[in-house]
Amino acid sequence: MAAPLLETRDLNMRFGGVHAVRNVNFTLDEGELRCLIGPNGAGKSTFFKMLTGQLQPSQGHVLFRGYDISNAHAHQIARMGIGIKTQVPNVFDGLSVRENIWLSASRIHSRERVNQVVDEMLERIGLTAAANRLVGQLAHGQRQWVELGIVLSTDPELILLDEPAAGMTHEEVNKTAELVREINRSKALIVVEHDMQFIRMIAKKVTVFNQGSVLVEDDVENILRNPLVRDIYLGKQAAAA
Ligand SMILES: Nc1ncnc2c1ncn2[C@@H]1O[C@H](COP(=O)(O)OP(=O)(O)OP(=O)(O)O)[C@@H](O)[C@H]1O
Repeated sequence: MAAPLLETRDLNMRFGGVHAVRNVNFTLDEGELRCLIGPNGAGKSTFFKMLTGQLQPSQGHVLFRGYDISNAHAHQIARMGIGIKTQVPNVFDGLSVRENIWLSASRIHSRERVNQVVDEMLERIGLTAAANRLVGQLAHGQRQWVELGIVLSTDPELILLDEPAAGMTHEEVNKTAELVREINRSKALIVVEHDMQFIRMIAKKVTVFNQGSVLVEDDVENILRNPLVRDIYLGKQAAAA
């Protein structure tokens, strides 16, 4: 059997008295798309931060392509091929869409190739017509796609998306789902999201976090039917909708 792309072994994170992530053993295969769901404070963002080197685990290990990256710095992990799109877009508002993508693409592509890569990326994220607009003037959804383009331009093998559909209109959510499915034709992704409509559009296998631990992992249809998941999470989602 092929080695997993990403693996965590007994991963733990403590913030003083708060045990935010508890003994998480998680495996992601090459090319897989996994969704992480769970109530607020379940530890999803903390888990992501340990995968990208923003936080070093209190205990346990993160392995990427078999290499132990538990204590690696964020820039080393990014260079190894893990990219993250955070909840708050990490974009330059005073630069155009093209300039934002160019800055990212030029880090790994040669001068001869970078303009072509940028044009292809603009097409891929659906922003060719908005290429010369300042990012600060774009709608919320478009800003999110710019950040996705920035992450994709560095050609990571694994892309982490933290609530990519948050605050989007129905139409923007549909387009983002389409984009995520397209990305998954060539890359592995882990997506944290509360929007269950969005999860339904993209998900195959889902991991449910609760109180820092993995509660259950299953295909999306089984997760939606799971009484425990409905009780701790989905019921509350429905009530809040
Ligand atoms: N830097 C920190 N210092 C102290 N406690 C923290 C810190 N970061 C997170 N926590 C705590 O760790 C727990 C897990 O938080 P985390 O943000 O990972 O949850 P989450 O599942 O991402 O929640 P949400 O869905 O609301 O984003 C919470 O109790 C949170 O208050």
